[in-house]
Amino acid sequence: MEFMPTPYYQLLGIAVTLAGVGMAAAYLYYRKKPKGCLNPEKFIEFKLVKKTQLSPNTARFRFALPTPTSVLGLPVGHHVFCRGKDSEGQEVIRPYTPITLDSDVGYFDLLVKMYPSGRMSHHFREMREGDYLPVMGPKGSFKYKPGQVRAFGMLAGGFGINPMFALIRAILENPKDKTNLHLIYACVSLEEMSLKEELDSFESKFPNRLKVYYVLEQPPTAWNGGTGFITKEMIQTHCPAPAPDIQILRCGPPAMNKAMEATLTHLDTYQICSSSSDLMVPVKLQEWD
Ligand SMILES: Cc1cc2nc3c(=O)[nH]c(=O)nc-3n(C[C@H](O)[C@H](O)[C@H](O)COP(=O)(O)OP(=O)(O)OC[C@H]3O[C@@H](n4cnc5c(N)ncnc54)[C@H](O)[C@@H]3O)c2cc1C
Repeated sequence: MEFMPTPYYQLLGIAVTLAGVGMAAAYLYYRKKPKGCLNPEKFIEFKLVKKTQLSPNTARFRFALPTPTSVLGLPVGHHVFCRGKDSEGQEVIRPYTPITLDSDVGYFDLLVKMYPSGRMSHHFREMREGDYLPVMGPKGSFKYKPGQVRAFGMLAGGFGINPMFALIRAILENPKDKTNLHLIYACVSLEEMSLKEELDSFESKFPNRLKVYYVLEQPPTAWNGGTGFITKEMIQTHCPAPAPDIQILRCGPPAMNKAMEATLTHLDTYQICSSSSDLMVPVKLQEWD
């Protein structure tokens, strides 16, 4: 059989086809996985487009991303560093956890509690729509894969609800994710309890997947939730029973985190994986006492 050399135009045709297939694959890949807008080494400025006061010391800040189809690119449960100036004009940097997900395109939201003498609180209090906030991230080491556990028990205090809320949304809005969620959410007062409406609405939409137990230090007269701080009994009643495929997450202000660690250590039924810089800490449940 005689060898027939491939004509030049045939080779060119093959090369053009292969290049086209490659470009189409790259386009589909990047369209499927849009690039985030954050840089873990560098502050990037985002414009404040809406500030909604939710209570005298809490506000929701919406920042625009560069284009209406941009995504922030923050893994669920991670946080960012925000830079501002305190009342003396000194630079201050603090971590915050967006409550939006990458399914929210074109913007991201921070829910911020502003303390009367807080340094970064001063910056947020003074921010007006149209101002820019320097943000750096993603930061954090919390890892979540759908189906990683059968159920999460979640202990949230104050602003600690923010990463929990993002995780709850990520799970319930993913039809392929069947994880069950048991949240105990503690605050000083009802007025300070952010995201309650959103959580109530998720609970009625997913009654078999999400259970929320609210705890208030200063409850109103008619109150059917818990009172005081989160206790061992509340955890035992409202969190899933210990099993290898159950994980407890805790997240809150330093005082609550310390108290939870003491309670859980005292119970001697938990393995605590602590990390000082991370807000969301997985606590592995072994068995009830
Ligand atoms: C990983 C991580 C994520 C966070 N995400 C959020 C978030 O999404 N939203 C949010 O609002 N905060 C969040 N925080 C807390 C936030 O980073 C700041 O600590 C908080 O905003 C106070 O900063 P500040 O500079 O205003 O107060 P500072 O100047 O540091 O403190 C001044 C005073 O404010 C009061 N104060 C400060 N922090 C607390 C507190 N936690 N509890 C009680 N009193 C306090 C105290 O009186 C304190 O003496 C997060 C913290 C971490 C570690």
